[in-house]
Amino acid sequence: MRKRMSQILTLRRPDDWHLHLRDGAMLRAVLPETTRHFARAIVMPNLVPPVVTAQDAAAYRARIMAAMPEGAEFTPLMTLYLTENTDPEDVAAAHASGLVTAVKLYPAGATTNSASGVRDFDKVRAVLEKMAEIGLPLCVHGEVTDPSVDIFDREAVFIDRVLDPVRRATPGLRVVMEHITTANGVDYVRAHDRDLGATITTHHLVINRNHILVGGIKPHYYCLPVAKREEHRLALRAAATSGDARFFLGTDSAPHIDPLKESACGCAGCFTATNTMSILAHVFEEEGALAQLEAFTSLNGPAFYGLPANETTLTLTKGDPVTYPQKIDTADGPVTVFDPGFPLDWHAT
Ligand SMILES: NC(=O)N[C@@H](CC(=O)O)C(=O)O
Ligand SMILES: [Zn+2]
Ligand SMILES: [Zn+2]
Repeated sequence: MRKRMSQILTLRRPDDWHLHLRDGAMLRAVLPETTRHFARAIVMPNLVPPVVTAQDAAAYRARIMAAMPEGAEFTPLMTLYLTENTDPEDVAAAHASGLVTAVKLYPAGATTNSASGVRDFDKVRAVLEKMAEIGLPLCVHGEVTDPSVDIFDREAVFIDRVLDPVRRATPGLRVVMEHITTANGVDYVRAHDRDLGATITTHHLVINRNHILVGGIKPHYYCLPVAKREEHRLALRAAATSGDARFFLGTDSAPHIDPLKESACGCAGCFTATNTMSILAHVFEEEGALAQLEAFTSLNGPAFYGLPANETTLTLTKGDPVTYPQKIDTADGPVTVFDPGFPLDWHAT
């Protein structure tokens, strides 16, 4: 048997433009899973209570730094959780001091810990205008919460009913459509050259809605926005692997302990920090697009945020099957690592 030539790929070190690190014991357990491969991450502010003010963000950042594994070189990029009471001047000061990199918009009730989010968009108008003026990006969880809208349509309806009107009303506002899950999201981004980008998760490149529901309900594949039909997964793959600078990686790695996922009312979120880079290498190879992987994970995101790409690198080597833990232990209970459903053979070091 001929020995397969090992393939090696060296990338600028990747960043994660949408990550949940949580707090306390969970933070300490999951942070090393990200710092192992990533240099920076946009850290989501949906703690309980949420990270609303500059002061909250500074305190959260300090807790993340205190939990940093030894030797890790990792920069958390902090965000503020937009509420109807957010003070535009507090946001501007947090941006000017370099403390925050983005503001996060959750429509109230759309997802995990979003109860303090926005109901009436007129109430955040002054903040959005200030953000447009100072060039501070708005990261958006793009789903309507109208109970009459089918859950599989909530992203597409959000684009028409909320996102497009808000963008038209606020010229210059820079927006990241977070974790897009539909061809509608891909098309909307492609149709707008300026001030618009989108993150795509690892898991939405791998699963469609069948993975959640066929053969028994799979709580570890349930996240929000929920995975859609296969045609949408294929549109996301095409966008991610295209090299188009408007699309970049945001894993949305969102840990919940198993008892909260494997429940009669399970939490939304897939935990992908551990094996994301191996999965992405597999997906990009399948698409014949390994040459575009660096753009997606390491170049497009920094360019959108006006930050330099990382000088350090990550090496991906194809070889024997990659082993990784099925669960990460935390003092609060185990967190199941996302199972892509196929063996991984790209090692990240
Ligand atoms: N994606 C998810 O399903 N869950 C996220 C929230 C979010 O990003 O919407 C979480 O915080 O658990
Ligand atoms: Zn979200
Ligand atoms: Zn998220």
